[in-house]
Amino acid sequence: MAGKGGFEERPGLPRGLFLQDDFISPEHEEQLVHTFLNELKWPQKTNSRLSLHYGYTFDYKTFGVDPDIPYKEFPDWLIPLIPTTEARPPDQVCLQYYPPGTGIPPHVDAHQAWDQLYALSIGSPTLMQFRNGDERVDIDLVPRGMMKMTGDARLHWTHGIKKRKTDILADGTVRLRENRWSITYRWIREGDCECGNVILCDIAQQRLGIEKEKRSAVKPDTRK
Ligand SMILES: O=C(O)CCC(=O)C(=O)O
Ligand SMILES: [Fe+2]
Repeated sequence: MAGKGGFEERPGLPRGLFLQDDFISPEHEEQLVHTFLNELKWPQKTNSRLSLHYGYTFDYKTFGVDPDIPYKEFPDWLIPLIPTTEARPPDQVCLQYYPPGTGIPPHVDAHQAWDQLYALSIGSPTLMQFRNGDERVDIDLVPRGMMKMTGDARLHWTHGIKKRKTDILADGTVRLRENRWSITYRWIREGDCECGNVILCDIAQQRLGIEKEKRSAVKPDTRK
């Protein structure tokens, strides 16, 4: 059943990154794709990543909760997909559609606003790159897999998906990207982040008096 543990921290991956294959069944995935294609009202933009928000709305200016948009109850299709492995349901859920060739720039989700993160992949597999200084780790995000980012993977590594139409796998295979959707789950952080990472942590940077615009070469979050 969805959400009942089963997370693995695999060797060679950033510490604190957990993956669970088959969080949902292929039949469930097919139903979801049908819902996404036929029942949801998406923003009208072509060839770019599209987002729909549930619970609190993500604010692309502050990268925290948008204070002007009222809380939206989770729709029926989303309820069975809510992870049950945390003490409470997530506060913010974002469904994103990635047409082939699109991605998401390397970023860390704002430390001040959010605690741990989960992301469920649906549709086409894609490579997500984690970076920490000069280190690069490519993770294959397989359909129906749930990823959980905590600790180092969440705070000290950026993650991003390159804008490209194909991925080259470790064995040299060239894999075509097709439609992909992801559901990102965020929990509001209680208290301040104490990780002290002056390159990636918005709290550490604020404490040093670094202005938002000048905070780092790798922007903590560059998703506008
Ligand atoms: O598409 C994904 O799997 C993750 C997206 C992501 O990093 C985010 O929404 O912050
Ligand atoms: Fe992210």
